[in-house]
Amino acid sequence: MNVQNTGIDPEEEGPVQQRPTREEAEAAVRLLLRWAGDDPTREGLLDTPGRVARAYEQWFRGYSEDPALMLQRTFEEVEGYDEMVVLRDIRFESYCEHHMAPIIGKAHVGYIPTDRVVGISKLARVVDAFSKRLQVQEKMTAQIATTLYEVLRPIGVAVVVEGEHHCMSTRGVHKPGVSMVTSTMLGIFREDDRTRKEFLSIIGNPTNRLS
Ligand SMILES: Nc1nc2c(ncn2[C@@H]2O[C@H](COP(=O)(O)OP(=O)(O)OP(=O)(O)O)[C@@H](O)[C@H]2O)c(=O)[nH]1
Ligand SMILES: [Zn+2]
Repeated sequence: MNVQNTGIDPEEEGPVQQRPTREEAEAAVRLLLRWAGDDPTREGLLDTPGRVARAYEQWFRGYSEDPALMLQRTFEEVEGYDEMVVLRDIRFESYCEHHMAPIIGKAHVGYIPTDRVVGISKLARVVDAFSKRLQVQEKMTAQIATTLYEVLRPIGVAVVVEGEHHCMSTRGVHKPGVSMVTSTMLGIFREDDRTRKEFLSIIGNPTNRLS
């Protein structure tokens, strides 16, 4: 078991300064309820600002999480295993930073370890920590890959993300069923065609995978 220094600054994209109070957040929800055309003082909406504030704590909990820290514990006793490790179909729920609408989909993460492996749940935790923020999919994909690459220092990292953007399916252009596919390949996955193809064949055809 190993604990290493990440070299990544956890403050790089940390929580904003001067976070408003809970009361201020609830007042903002009441304002939006009025903007939507409803009456925040009617009985059914009285507790809604508090519920929304609590929901925000879940939807945006990634701002208080440090993905690099999640990867600190690694295991060396793997009998020299140095092949690809892939975690596929990791469901995520994120939120588009343009409209604050959900982005729902699956992430597939692969890496080739050097002398240590990480617990597989940690790969899913890293996906969650970056997805529970306001995001653009390209940035989220790159953040997951770069963090794994910089902290684990493996031979390579591959990340493919497929997401349905509710800002596209429930408003605006109204195109349900469209998935956006993004990928970041680092190290040997970027340099070597065969390695990249092996990963892509393990995760299967992305276009059929959203459900
Ligand atoms: N590249 C990228 N675009 C995104 C993502 N999420 C949402 N978008 C797009 O961001 C764009 C924002 O465009 P704007 O023209 O500023 O906003 P808008 O008037 O609401 O655009 P429409 O969605 O076309 O109605 C839209 O085209 C969205 O589809 C993402 O993760 N990556
Ligand atoms: Zn959007």
